[in-house]
Amino acid sequence: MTLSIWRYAHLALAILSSLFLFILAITGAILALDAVVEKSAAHRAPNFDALTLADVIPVMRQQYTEIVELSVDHNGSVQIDAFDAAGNAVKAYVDPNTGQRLGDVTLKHDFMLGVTALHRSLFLHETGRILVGIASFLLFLITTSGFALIVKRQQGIRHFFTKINRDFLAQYLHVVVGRWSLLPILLISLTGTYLFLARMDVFKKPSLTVTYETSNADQAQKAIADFDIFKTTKLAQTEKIEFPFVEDDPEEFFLLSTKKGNFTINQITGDVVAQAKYSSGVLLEKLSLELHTGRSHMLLAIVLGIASLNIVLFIYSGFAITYRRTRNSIKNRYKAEEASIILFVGSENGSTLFFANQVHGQLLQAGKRSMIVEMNAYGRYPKATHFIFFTSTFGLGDAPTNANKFLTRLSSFEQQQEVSFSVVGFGSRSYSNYCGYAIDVDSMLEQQSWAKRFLPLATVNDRSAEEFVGWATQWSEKAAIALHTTPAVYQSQVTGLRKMKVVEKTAVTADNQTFKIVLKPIAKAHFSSGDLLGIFPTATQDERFYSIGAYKGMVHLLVKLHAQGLGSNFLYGLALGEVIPARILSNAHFHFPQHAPRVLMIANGTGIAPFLGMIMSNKRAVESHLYVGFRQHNAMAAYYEGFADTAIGQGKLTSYAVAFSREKESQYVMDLINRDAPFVMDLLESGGVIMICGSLAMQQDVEMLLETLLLIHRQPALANYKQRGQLLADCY
Ligand SMILES: Cc1cc2nc3c(=O)[nH]c(=O)nc-3n(C[C@H](O)[C@H](O)[C@H](O)COP(=O)(O)O)c2cc1C
Repeated sequence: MTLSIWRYAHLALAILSSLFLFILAITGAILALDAVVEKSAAHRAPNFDALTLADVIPVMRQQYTEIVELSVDHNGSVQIDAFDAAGNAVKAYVDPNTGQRLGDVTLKHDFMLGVTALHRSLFLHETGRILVGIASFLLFLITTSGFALIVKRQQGIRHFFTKINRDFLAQYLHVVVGRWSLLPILLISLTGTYLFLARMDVFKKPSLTVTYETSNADQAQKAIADFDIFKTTKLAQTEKIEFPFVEDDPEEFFLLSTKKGNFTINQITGDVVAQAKYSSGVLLEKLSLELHTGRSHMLLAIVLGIASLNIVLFIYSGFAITYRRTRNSIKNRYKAEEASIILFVGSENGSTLFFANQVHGQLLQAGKRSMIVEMNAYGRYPKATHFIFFTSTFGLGDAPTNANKFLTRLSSFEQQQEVSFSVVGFGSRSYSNYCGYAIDVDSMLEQQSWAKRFLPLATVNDRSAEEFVGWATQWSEKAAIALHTTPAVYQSQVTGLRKMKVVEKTAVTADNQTFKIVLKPIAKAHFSSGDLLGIFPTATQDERFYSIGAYKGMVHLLVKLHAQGLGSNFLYGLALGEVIPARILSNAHFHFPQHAPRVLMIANGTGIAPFLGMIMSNKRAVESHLYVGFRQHNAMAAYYEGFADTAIGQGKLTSYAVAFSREKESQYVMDLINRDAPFVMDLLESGGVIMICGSLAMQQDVEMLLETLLLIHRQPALANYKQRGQLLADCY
């Protein structure tokens, strides 16, 4: 709970101020760079720190007949405004030891003046100053909440600088850079806020002026080098000294401004006539300016410049983290009272939710009543047969934020019917409590009377899609519900997106709900029959996969139109010539075998799609047989018969057998295999490969039948052939 308060505060403040902070950070970095450049080009005398005004002013008086003003900037350069012996006006940097001119005073470039104005007031005058001030204060709050979040993440302030386990790059950078930039950014934000308040006159600056009694009696001119105030004032402490307009006139004074205050000095006696000491508020303002700009120390300017750039990095990485957390949203079609498979998710940064969403999409595509629920929303599910828990682990084996109430809720909500459960833990082996929370959840579930273990606890290290596929395969086989076992399906980085153009599409009819769609990749692409095509029916992450039949560089898909089907309706709704983004996922385990002497392809329904491509590409004329099962002898079935005849004529297919389950003589592919049992057994015996594509139920029936036939024919068990790669399946 506390974590989420800090997190939401951190995020809300960042959203509020990011645009301003971005401008301030970029301009701040440019100004810091300018400060560094200025410093390196400064005319600072080597003995600058040792010199006093008593050393410098007499030298200047010798060099220049009339001096208006001498000033010292924050870089230690001494600047004079005077007239020389020839009566020429001189405005230049001078050597404080000799009075020699060192260089002209250059005005700031317009660009830098613009950057400064943008940084101070966003070109919006008073309103801009207020906005900048508020943004500075928000930056202070963001830094503070960020500090709290790091402490929380590192399990205490003692571990603030200990190793950070890398979750993903944006988050890693956010935390690592955050730790090192914390102090400089705190400095920038505090001094920025103070400068704003000071300029708004929030702190009154009472002038502490003291006047001293001085004698008006005629006095002899004291040597300037002997003025006490000049002897005790270092050049480094001086900001400016205005010279008397008329020499020898006791009513004309030296006006000295130092870092501590202003002094009015009698030019005859050297007495301080009046002194205005800066109030602590003004001193603090000056200090804030020094610290905020880093103009007094090059190293500070460099640190502040880097910190400013880091703010830009924070804005980027912060939003990348937020995008990652929020891009996977939960969308449900069924309510808790209707759903039969409930996917519970415990996820801090959204990656676990991504896995759950991928499974959810496939279950819905398979017509299952699937529902995704955050673990903290656990309740009662009267129609549920399966619970699947996907949860990550945080802290020291703790629950992610959206699952931290789950264990309490589990004991409050008892299910009224038996429900099978399976837990998949997401974690990282770099933590000692690897998947600690998933282990807790798994053992607590086991103690529930209504809960029946479906699979042992599965764990996934560092979001490994390969490891996840291990669980998906087991669950899918046991539940007889198809889940993809291609790792790329579970890789959250959607890479390899390409444009595809619709070049052909057939229509569905009353007795045929299957349509064919052919897509042409706009740019050249390499793929084979059996690979998968991932399409994105909605603007969000929802991805749907179809088996590809590859022919002449085109993607051939056979799709059954489902009334509620997200993917099938999307594809059916496409017009000829329309271009869509899609990606091809290699599914190497289901490619046409390179070295098999004979191949038997078994399909039902749309499972025929990859085989059509394989047959058309069978240029080597490998002995190939195609057994298919359809419901009715409709136009589509007639089309395949025509296709098979042509392929047989071309030598690309050896034989074709078809079974119709809903015609007068009801038959399934299993009947075809049974009928040709000696041939099928011989095919396996002679090193041939059987490929199965279509429904998972058909795959299970075929495998059961093959097992029986192998037994009868006294051949090794099916597992042996599977191991040798002689039985390949891609069913759904
Ligand atoms: C601060 C922090 C603490 C973590 N603690 C653990 C832990 O104790 N055990 C573990 O197995 N994984 C731990 N992890 C790793 C996450 O559980 C893992 O990266 C997971 O995939 C994140 O899933 P999510 O994006 O759905 O939250 C931790 C990660 C972070 C960032």
